Amino acid sequence: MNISFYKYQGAGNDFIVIDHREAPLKNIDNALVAQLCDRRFGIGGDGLMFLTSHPEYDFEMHYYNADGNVGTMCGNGGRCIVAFAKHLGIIENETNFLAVDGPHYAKITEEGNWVELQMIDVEQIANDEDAFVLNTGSPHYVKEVSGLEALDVYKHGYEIRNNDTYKVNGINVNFVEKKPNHLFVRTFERGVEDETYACGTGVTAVAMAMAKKDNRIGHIETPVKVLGGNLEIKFNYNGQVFSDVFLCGPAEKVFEGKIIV
Ligand SMILES: N[C@H](CCC[C@H](N)C(=O)O)C(=O)O
Repeated sequence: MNISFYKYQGAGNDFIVIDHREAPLKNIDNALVAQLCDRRFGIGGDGLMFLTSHPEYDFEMHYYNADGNVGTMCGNGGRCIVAFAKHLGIIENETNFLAVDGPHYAKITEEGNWVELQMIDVEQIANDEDAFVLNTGSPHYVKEVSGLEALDVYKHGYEIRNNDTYKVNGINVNFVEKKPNHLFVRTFERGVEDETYACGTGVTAVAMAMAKKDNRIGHIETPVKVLGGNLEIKFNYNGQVFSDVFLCGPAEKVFEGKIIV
């Protein structure tokens, strides 16, 4: 059986995307997802998403990490599946869709290449020594460092993700360095178990943690550079709650093909 797949990337976070409205894949098991995401034995991707229909929303997003496990929210994946829904003709430039962490509003600008995705409100930020821990749809650890270009993100990210506190449930580990006009962020992703080129829920968590650390209040826009490009995070912060949170960045179809199963 031939099943159409698409590859999308958002700031270098790359995903296999499948239109599953007619459920072409009968048995979705973790081993198959992991094999499709494998960069040598499969298509390759940081994750895989199925788009299905939903009675109350434009569509539903189902996200799997590259290791084959069902993931929590993926921000860049969310931006990519919005571009995919437009490609399929399900939506035009605005949408309300459902993901694992609830409903999301998104809008597409600049000829379809830039997607602004609303993320969940966040209220709680915990501390782990000098790092911050928060959930922006996925769990994140945020640590400010210097010399981030040269940091061994795999080594340090792996150690934190697998320490006694986080080993069982896992966590995504973000390192951030403040630059004059932006934040530079590198992320070790749970479920990929490696550094990725971008992590949308991660940069959202970083922007919030830095706003809290610097006691900033009001409407805050944070440009972020990641290994795969540029993202921007916008939110309102009243000192307690981060609301009207938007993750903004590119989302691009790069490839399409057939899976033979
Ligand atoms: N790359 C994703 C995060 C995927 C979440 C996953 N790594 C997990 O925690 O299950 C993003 O853009 O937000």
